[in-house]
Amino acid sequence: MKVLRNENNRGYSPVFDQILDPENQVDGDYKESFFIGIEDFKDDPHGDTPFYGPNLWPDSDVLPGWQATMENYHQEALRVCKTIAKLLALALDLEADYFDKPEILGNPIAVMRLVHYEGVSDPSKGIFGCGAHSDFGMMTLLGTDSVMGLQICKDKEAKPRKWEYVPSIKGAYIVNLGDLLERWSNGIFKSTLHRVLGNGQERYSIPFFVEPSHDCLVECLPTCQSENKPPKYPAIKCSTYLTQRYQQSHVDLSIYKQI
Ligand SMILES: O=C(O)CCC(=O)C(=O)O
Ligand SMILES: [Fe+2]
Repeated sequence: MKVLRNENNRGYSPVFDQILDPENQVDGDYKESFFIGIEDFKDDPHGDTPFYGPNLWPDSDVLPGWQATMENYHQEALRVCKTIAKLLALALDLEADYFDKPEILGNPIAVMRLVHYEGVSDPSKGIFGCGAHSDFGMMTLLGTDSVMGLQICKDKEAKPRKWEYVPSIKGAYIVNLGDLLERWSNGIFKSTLHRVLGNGQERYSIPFFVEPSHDCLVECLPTCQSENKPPKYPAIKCSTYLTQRYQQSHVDLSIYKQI
């Protein structure tokens, strides 16, 4: 298939391509999706930016105008996320534009994913639309349709976990905080643990994942540590962290070459 997901994580990702909670899932996620990211190469002198690269587009006679619509949505979603980042900065006692630096959201990794679910989930059998996880990066701007499916667990340490449905509100987005933000903020912001259950109806969602630049060193922010509260997490380069998380949760691309 011309647009099958490639090594830059662009294009079509089939059902079971990802498994987000292998401990509790028997199969992969019952979802198919399409990844669209940033193409810009201007800050890539060494080619060491695996999350930038050309997008894969279906032929324009198959879906006329689709590429322009998606590019426009990507641009606008990023603008919204940069505004939310200002609120996050203020909440952490940082200057409002703290995250606008070139190494952070000046050159972000921003991956938009168009997701389609079908089928009926059954947690007792380990079948999920999308297994329990928290998103990897800084924040996710999540657009959903009106079909219920998304659940969050407010207390990540609780055993057993208590899951609550998130109602979809027409015209509103859901914002999930990610694991890189939890690390940066030394746990002041907790990433949102969530999963998706299928109820037999088709369901569509558009998560827009925002991460800093490839080279950004994500280390405890100055305002989030003190003598009594030392950094809980070691510093890590954004691209190293994301690459690990993508590889751990996706099947190896070589399996598609054997088909
Ligand atoms: O479909 C949803 O509502 C959530 C999707 C999601 O959590 C993800 O793709 O990371
Ligand atoms: Fe997610």
